[in-house]
Amino acid sequence: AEGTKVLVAYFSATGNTEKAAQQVASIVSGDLHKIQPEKSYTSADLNWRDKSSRSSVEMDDPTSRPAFIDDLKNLAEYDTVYLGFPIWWNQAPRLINTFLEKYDLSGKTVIPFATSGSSNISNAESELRKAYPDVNWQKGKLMNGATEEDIKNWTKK
Ligand SMILES: Cc1cc2nc3c(=O)[nH]c(=O)nc-3n(C[C@H](O)[C@H](O)[C@H](O)COP(=O)(O)O)c2cc1C
Repeated sequence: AEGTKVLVAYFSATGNTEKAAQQVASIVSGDLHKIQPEKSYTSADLNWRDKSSRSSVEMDDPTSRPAFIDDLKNLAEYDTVYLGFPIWWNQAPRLINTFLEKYDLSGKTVIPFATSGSSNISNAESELRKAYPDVNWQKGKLMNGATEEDIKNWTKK
């Protein structure tokens, strides 16, 4: 039926957000969807110390929209979407913008979650709210070290 299922969509370059997404999906009985770039990120691409690395160049350009594999099916069936990503330069990776501009999540409940080295999710969250105001954004969560108990408490609200 229309809008009865929960989707857990995530991007993860090095596996941390993927683990968190798997935990969330199992707790909320959601369908997991991996957001995959057309060209996966190599460790050289992810080197934030290198100003000319792919991730640096993308994050330095707010209009960058790296291509992704457009294979999400049946979006209409989902009313609630958990959206996971790593924090890059205190923001969501540009690939998340590509995703949000390809799939219309207007009116759906979207709950962001992230993993990071230490940054919190608030800047990434507020940037997404500003850029996509028609989405029904709910408070997000940084999942660094989150236990099953933490996630259960968070997803209840
Ligand atoms: C290009 C790049 C930029 C990053 N920027 C930040 C940052 O601003 N703050 C932070 O705490 N961690 C930062 N990190 C660390 C990642 O957020 C962290 O390792 C995350 O858990 C990676 O998730 P993943 O394994 O799902 O890709 C950055 C990592 C990369 C590769």
